[in-house]
Amino acid sequence: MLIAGLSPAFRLAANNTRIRSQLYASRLYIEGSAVRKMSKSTPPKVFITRRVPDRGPALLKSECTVTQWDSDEPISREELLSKVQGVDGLFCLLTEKIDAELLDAAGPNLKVVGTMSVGYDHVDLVACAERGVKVGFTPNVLTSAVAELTVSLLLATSRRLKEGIRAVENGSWGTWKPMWLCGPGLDGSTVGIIGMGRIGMAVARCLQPFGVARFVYSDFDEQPKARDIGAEFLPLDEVIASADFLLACCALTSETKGMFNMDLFKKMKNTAVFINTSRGGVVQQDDLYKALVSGEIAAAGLDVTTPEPLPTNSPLLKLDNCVILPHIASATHKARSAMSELTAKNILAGLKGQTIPSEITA
Ligand SMILES: O=C(O)C(=O)CO
Repeated sequence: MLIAGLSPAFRLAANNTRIRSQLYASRLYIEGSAVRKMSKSTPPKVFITRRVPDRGPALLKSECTVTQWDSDEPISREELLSKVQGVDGLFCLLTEKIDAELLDAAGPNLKVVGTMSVGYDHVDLVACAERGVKVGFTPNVLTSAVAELTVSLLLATSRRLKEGIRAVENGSWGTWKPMWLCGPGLDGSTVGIIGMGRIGMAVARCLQPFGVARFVYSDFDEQPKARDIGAEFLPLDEVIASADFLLACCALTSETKGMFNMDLFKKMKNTAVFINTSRGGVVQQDDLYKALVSGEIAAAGLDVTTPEPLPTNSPLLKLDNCVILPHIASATHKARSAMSELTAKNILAGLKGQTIPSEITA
């Protein structure tokens, strides 16, 4: 448990008439209060659902009373429902479901939820809007980290690193063999991207120097920025059929849920490699398994699965042509620290009734 009180900076700010009126407007300042009363007013309460990089909690502690789930493991739902009671702000992760039940357990003081993630499929935005609760998320600050990991996974999968490392470790390496552990290279290839948002674009830019011949993509609309790299906006089926590497970079929504199914895998080239760094829910995992075993596609690399963690008896883990990582795409020190800080800034702005730096609405 970590508790922090009202900061000296916050008290100093209350001496300034302009700031005082902002505080007043934002309900951080008790009605009719003067500077004298300010120090007696209760700072907003924020609950943080996990141990996170220090920048976010430190910022929050300078202005709020912070309570934190002091563990690297997730808080149980039951405990969460109890801890959120009466909070003004909630700092959560993608592992917590923010739904009507939780919002009601928090109660009417709750003004803002900040999720330390770019994905927000775990947050019921409509339920938040209905209760006047603002929602902040963390786009941009993790884009390069996720793009980097997507490229790593693509290379690890296509160049068969899992099999290679195993062979070295278990003694089956033998000698140099001309046909052993060959895989497709990026040079001259067609890369298909499903979801050409911030991350899709960043991945394409990272892949450019590898000599990719063609970038093709599918999205709701043409993305003007994609023209900078000459990426072609095509119907989904054309992207799927032409890609040597097919990358899922889309958000999980009702439209994308389970879209990577057998029907889609059958339309891919038998030599194609499928990579998913978005959400496990966009893939029908049983279909992916069958597609990998039957040779509908050549290989798959996943940073996200359903469920997470993937049970160790999952048949996917037995396959040589499937590389699975434990949802680490944004796991650079820089990205995680920036995510923590941005989450805190979103929460502070929401508490003060200011514009939330990265707000997501229904
Ligand atoms: O931010 C997200 O949505 C992730 O999946 C982890 O960084």
